[in-house]
Amino acid sequence: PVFVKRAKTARDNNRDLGLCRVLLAELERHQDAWPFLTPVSQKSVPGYRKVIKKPMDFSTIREKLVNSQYQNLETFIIDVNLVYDNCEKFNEDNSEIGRAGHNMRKFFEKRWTELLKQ
Ligand SMILES: Cc1ncccc1N[C@@H]1CCC[C@@H]1S(C)(=O)=O
Repeated sequence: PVFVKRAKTARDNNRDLGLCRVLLAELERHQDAWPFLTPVSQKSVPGYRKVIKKPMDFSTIREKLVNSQYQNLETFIIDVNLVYDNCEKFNEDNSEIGRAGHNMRKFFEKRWTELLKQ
């Protein structure tokens, strides 16, 4: 009968660690990555520490990946998106850093959907 539940098929997560490595390498070498390569220097950026509760950057993500601190693809994607959300919160859209953040988010969305779809 139509109401019989179809068993949920879990996706194959065996390639996810490799995926995170590939994605992070592409983010790090993107020409608009420069604002996000290292932690925002909270000394030389007034107000950052107060406004941004969870700072994140590509070198910190790299460190966590190398130390097996990501449980799964989801927790990795959460940290990458944190970089972009922090950027949007602190920077004007119409600024060098603001635009770089939007470009990097667009690039990331495109690449992980491409890599997960194939
Ligand atoms: C991502 C961000 N968001 C708000 C303020 C500053 C920054 N980045 C700066 C711009 C270039 C590098 C420095 S940094 C990363 O050395 O602070």
